[in-house]
Amino acid sequence: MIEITNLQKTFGELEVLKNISLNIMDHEIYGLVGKSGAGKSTLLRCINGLETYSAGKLLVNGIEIKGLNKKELRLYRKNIGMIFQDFPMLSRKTVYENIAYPMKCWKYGKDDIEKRVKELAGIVGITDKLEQKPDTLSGGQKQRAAIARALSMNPEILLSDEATSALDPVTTKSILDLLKDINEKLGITIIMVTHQMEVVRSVCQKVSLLENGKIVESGDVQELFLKQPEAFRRFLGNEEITSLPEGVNIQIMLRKNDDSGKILSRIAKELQVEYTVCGGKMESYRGENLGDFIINIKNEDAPDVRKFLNHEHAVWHELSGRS
Ligand SMILES: Nc1ncnc2c1ncn2[C@@H]1O[C@H](COP(=O)(O)OP(=O)(O)OP(=O)(O)O)[C@@H](O)[C@H]1O
Repeated sequence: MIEITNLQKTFGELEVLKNISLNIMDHEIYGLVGKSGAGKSTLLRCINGLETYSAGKLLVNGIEIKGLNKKELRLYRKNIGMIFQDFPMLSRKTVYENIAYPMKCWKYGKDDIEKRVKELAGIVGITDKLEQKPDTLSGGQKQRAAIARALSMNPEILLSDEATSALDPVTTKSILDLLKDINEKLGITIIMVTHQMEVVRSVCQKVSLLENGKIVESGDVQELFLKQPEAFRRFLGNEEITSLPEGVNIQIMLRKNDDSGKILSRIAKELQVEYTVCGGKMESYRGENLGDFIINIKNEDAPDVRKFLNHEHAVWHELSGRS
């Protein structure tokens, strides 16, 4: 478990992390999202022991990272794999040698290395690429090789810093599926730094949203989608719904496994209210479909509709349109 309490980090005068507190449970996939410069990578580097922090606590499996000496830190970092946006590889070495590199540094035997490299190549699906040089691989294949290398020391934690940002949508999906698979099969805790909401939707169970070095929202991804707190809406760009029609505009969230899908027809039938659907979408959250509809109603119908939605325990938000 990773327990972060009131973590602070400064670079000179610049406060980059301001009282960050969050817990990441074992085997979880946890997203850290936010705009460029929010402090996501710095937080990841603190977790990895690559940066020290100015104040606060950062405990991994009960051990304070700041208190580790050089040797302990090296051992600690052995337990953490890391992947990046630009999948850095040793270009003169083969894919096999790249994956084997951390094990070689830790003086593993040749046979053990060979067994592990082949096993990892099988897991990430690049068995036929082992003798090639990284430059001859596609971006997705390079990231697969980088994931294999990051897993070579059998880490409990995998840190991913924008690992899919440089990939096209289809390759992104295949890498995200792979990470989800690794999390499920190997039980590895994964922390995903990203600015792409799609990454969070597809794989993360929990997420923290950082703005300007502070956590402004944290929680279960599906719950945050339903509640859409203001900072989350801002990040999703939902506050930018422009030119909504006159009258009252209501966003009704559609949850899984309930009757929320019938709510529109019930508004028409039971309240005899006419509405226009002026927006809506369905999206997959770790394979579960969640969505919303935006309806426009007349001002005079609004009190009845609000009352009805509350009575039905619907999750809804009134949208203020901007024209
Ligand atoms: N080594 C450093 N020295 C000084 N300032 C730094 C250093 N590393 C990061 N910063 C500053 O800290 C702030 C947060 O940077 P960080 O890279 O953590 O943000 P981020 O959310 O990961 O951004 P991005 O999505 O663009 O990678 C930025 O203002 C950045 O300029």
